[in-house]
Amino acid sequence: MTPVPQLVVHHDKELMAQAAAARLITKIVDAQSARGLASVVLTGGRNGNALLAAIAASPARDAVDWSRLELWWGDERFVPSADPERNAVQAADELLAHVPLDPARVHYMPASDGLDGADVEAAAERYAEELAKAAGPEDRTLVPAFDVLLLGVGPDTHVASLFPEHPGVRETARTVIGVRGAPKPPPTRISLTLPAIRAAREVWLLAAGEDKADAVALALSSPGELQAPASGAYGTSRTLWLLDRAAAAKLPPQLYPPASA
Ligand SMILES: O=C1O[C@H](COP(=O)(O)O)[C@@H](O)[C@H](O)[C@H]1O
Repeated sequence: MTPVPQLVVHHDKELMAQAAAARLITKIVDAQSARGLASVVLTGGRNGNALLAAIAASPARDAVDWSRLELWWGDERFVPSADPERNAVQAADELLAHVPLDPARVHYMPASDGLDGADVEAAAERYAEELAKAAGPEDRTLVPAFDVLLLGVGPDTHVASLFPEHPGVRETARTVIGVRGAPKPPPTRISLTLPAIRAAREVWLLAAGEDKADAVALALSSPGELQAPASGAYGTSRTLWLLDRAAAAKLPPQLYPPASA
C-alpha cells in the first residue's frame, strides 16, 4: 500500500535545511547501527545542496561513519565530469569533499566524458547495471532498498529528471533512463525512474521558497504523476515532505500540518 505522505513545515528554508540535516544524520547513524551500512540517494538542486551544506556545518556529522555509507544519485546532468553543473560536483563542494567517504561506495552517475562518451542511453544502462549488482536477494527490485532517497521538487513538480508529461515519467520497465530535451537546462540528463525511486524505504521530498508553492499544492492534491511527477514519488515505508512556510503557503488547509515549527 502507498504510504500516506507526511508533511513537516519549517519556518524558513535555513531552518528546513538544518532540521533535514539533523534528521538525515540520525537516520544514517541508526541504519549503520542496525545493519552496518547505510545507503542514501542524493538529489541536486538548491534544497538538496543546502541540506548537504547544513550537514557539513553540523558538529553531529562526526557521529556518522562516513566509510560505511553507500551514496547514489537520483539524477545527473549529462555534462563532462568536472562541469560545475553536475550534481555530483556541487555535492562535493558542499559536503562530499569534506568527509572521509570510501570512494568505492560513492556511485556517481556517468558523465558525458566517461566510458560511454555522449551516448546517454548507454550511460544510463551502465548505472542500472551498477544498481542491479548492489541489490541483494532480499531486495524485490533491481535496485537496493535505499534507506533514504532525497528528491528536490522543481517549480514544475519535477523530481530527479522526471518532468511533467515527459516520456521518462511513463517509464515502468527500466530503473534508469537517459533523458533528452529536458525543459530545464541542461537538456541531456540521466535519471532514476519512478519504479526505482519507489524501491527506497524512505523518500524525502524537499521544497522551500515561494516559487515551489504551486508545485507543492499541485503534487499533494494528487493530479497523477504524469502531470505532477512528485506525486508519484513515495517510499515503501515512509514518504516525507520537508517544506518551509513559503512552499507550503498554497496547501489546502486540510493538508497543512497543525504542529509544524
Ligand atoms: O535540475 C534539477 O532540479 C531539481 C530541483 O532543483 P531546485 O533547484 O529547483 O530545487 C533537482 O531536484 C534535480 O536533482 C536537479 O537535477
